[in-house]
Amino acid sequence: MNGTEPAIDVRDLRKRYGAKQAVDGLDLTVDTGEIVAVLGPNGAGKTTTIEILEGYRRRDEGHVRVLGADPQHAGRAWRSRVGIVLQSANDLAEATVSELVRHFAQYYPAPRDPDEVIDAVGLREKARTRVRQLSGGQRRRLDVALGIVGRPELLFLDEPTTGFDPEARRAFWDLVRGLRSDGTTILLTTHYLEEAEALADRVVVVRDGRVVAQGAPAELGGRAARQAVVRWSVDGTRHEERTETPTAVVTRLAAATVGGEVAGLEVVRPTLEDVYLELIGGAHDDMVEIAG
Ligand SMILES: Nc1ncnc2c1ncn2[C@@H]1O[C@H](COP(=O)(O)OP(=O)(O)OP(=O)(O)O)[C@@H](O)[C@H]1O
Repeated sequence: MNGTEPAIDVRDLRKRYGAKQAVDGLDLTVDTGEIVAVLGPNGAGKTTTIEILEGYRRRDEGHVRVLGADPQHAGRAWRSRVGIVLQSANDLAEATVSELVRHFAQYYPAPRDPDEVIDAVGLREKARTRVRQLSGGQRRRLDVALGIVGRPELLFLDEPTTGFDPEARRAFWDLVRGLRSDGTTILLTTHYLEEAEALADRVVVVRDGRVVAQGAPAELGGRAARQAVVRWSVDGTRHEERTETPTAVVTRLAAATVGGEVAGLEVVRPTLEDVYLELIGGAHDDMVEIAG
């Protein structure tokens, strides 16, 4: 692998389950050291895509390179460079947290210190607790510990903070930022817009198995989607204007208002969530039809 090759390079990926085209011409590039968040409604094809990139699912068509190899044919050495957060180690429920993290560390050539990893995910108090006695959120933190103990170059996180309380989520974000400063490349899926905003260098929105938009969290959707809305009242009637120059609009309004105080004045910028919902608009048509 040469230094300029992206960590992940996907072109025209396709995967069908029976009649369902789950992934339908998806393109994705993730550069080394980048954190990319994949967003999309339920059933958009996010997990299918990640499983193909992890080498756990075969694709029907498309070009896929992950750390310079095709995951479908990559061997043990490749696998040791990739961190995967599995959905929960049920069959190992009798082991303690500490035993399990130590056990997984053995599989890697240059693992992180298991105790440091347990600390980093906030499970120090639970190190001697059996896995089956952990809460759902604690189990998920253990999954994260097992994903990072091998010191992966590339980490896949599929909805990593589902079930976390707000404090645990903040602590997890700090952990991910620490991994980034160690140079780890991270691809994560999430349904939490604020998580994408807090962590991602780039957000990729997937709908119906393909990418419908991508960009830095503050730039997603382009200028039009990012326009501010100025709202005000005149004699009890609300008015609004979409604009890229809200200061100029407010100045104009103030100049035209007796006393200079504009009634009911608001300047609102769309949040990432507003832009996202606009981008996936209509993705839930099926649900609406069933409900109606
Ligand atoms: N093993 C499977 N067999 C048949 N259909 C599947 C299978 N796995 C996923 N699908 C279907 O493929 C589509 C994409 O599913 P996928 O799990 O990739 O979506 P997702 O974006 O990860 O959704 P979520 O946000 O709910 O996790 C869905 O319509 C799903 O029902």
